[in-house]
Amino acid sequence: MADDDMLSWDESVFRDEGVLELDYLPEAFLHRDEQMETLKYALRPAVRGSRPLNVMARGPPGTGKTTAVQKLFDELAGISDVEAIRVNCQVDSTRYAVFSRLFEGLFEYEPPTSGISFKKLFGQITDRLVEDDEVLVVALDDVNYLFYESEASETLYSLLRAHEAHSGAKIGVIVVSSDLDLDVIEELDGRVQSVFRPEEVYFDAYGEREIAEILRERAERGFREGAVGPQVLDRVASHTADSGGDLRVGIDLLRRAGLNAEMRGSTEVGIEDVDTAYEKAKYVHLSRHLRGLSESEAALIRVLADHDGERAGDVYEAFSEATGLGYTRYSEIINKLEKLGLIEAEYTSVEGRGRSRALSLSYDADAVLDRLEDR
Ligand SMILES: Nc1ncnc2c1ncn2[C@@H]1O[C@H](COP(=O)(O)OP(=O)(O)OP(=O)(O)O)[C@@H](O)[C@H]1O
Repeated sequence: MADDDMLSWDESVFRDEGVLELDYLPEAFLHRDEQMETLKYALRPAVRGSRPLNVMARGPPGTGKTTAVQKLFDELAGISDVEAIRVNCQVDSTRYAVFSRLFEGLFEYEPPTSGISFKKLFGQITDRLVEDDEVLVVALDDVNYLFYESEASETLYSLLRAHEAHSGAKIGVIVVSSDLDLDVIEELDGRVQSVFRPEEVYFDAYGEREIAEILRERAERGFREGAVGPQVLDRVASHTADSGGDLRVGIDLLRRAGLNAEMRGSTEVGIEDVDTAYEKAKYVHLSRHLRGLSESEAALIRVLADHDGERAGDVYEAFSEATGLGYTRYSEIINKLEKLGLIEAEYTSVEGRGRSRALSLSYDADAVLDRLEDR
C-alpha cells in the first residue's frame, strides 16, 4: 500500500466511469448486425407513416436486446409522426400500468392517478394518435413479467386490436423476453394468437471471444490507457462466459475490478482485482430480480431463507403466519420466483406420504438476504 493520501481523488484508473454503468448506451454495438437488420426491416413502415410489423425478440439475459431497442428508438425519435416508447414490464406489470406509461410517453405528463378507467385511458391514447396521424411503436421490454402476472394477453389484445376499436390508430409492438422457458405465443389466448404473427429475432448468448471484444471496446472508453491489460480482459471475459454470457456481469466486473485496483492504490487493474470482484459481480442477476419483487414476494424469500430445503407445505405455514396470505397466492408466488430462477422446487419422496415438493433458494441465503435489504 502506498502512503496515506495515495488515493488523491484525481488519480484514477478510470477515464470515464459512467461508461461502465449498466444503463450506459454503448456507441459501438458489436456482433448484432443481423438482429438490428431484422428490427429495422420491421420498423421501416413506421417511417413511411404505416403500421410497422410486430416483432418478438428473445434471448438470454444480457445479450443486448434492450440496447438494440434503445438504439433504434433513439433513431426514431428524430422522425416526425412516429412515437417510440419502451415500457419496462418489470416495473409496469399490468395492462393499466403499461397504458399509463404510454400515456405519459405521448402526452409528457402522467395520467390522473385517481379513477380514470382503462377504457378512457385507452381512448385518449388512440384519439391522440388518430388526430395527429402518428404511428406508435411500443416495446414491451421484459414482457415475461406480464405473463407472470397473467396480464400479457389482455395487454397485447388491446394494443394489437386498437385499430378495430379506434379506426386509424396505428400501433406496432415489439415484445422482448429473456425467459427462454416461456413460449410467448403458446401462452397467449387464442384470440391474441390469431392477430399476433411477429417477426422473430433471436439474441444468442455471446461467445467468450465476442465478450472479450465488446468488453475491450468498453474498457478503452472507460479506463485510462494501460489500466486494463489483455490478460485482465481475458479473465473478465472468461468469468462472464462461465456465468452464462450475460454482459452485465462482465461490465460490472470491470468496474468493480477498477475500484479494487484503486483501493490498492494501483493505476493498473490486476488479475486478483478481477477475481475478488467476481465474488460480487456474479450476483448482478440476483440483485436485478430482487429489485422488482413485491412485498409479499420478498416475504416469501425471507421465510425461505429460514426454511431452506423444507417441504412446500411447511414453508407455506411459516409464510401464511408471516403474511396472512392464502394458499393460492402462495402458489402463484412460488411459480413466479421459480421462473425467475430465485428458487428451486424439487420433488422428493416422503416415506408413506407419496411425493412432495421441497423448496430451496437458488443462491446462498446470506447473499440473498443482504441484497434483499439493499433493494
Ligand atoms: N453487442 C454489444 N456491444 C456493446 N455492449 C453491449 C452489447 N450487448 C450488450 N451490451 C451491454 O451489456 C449490458 C446488457 O445489455 P442489455 O440490457 O441490452 O441486455 P438484455 O438482453 O436486454 O438483457 P435482459 O434480457 O436481462 O433485459 C448493457 O450495459 C449493454 O450496454
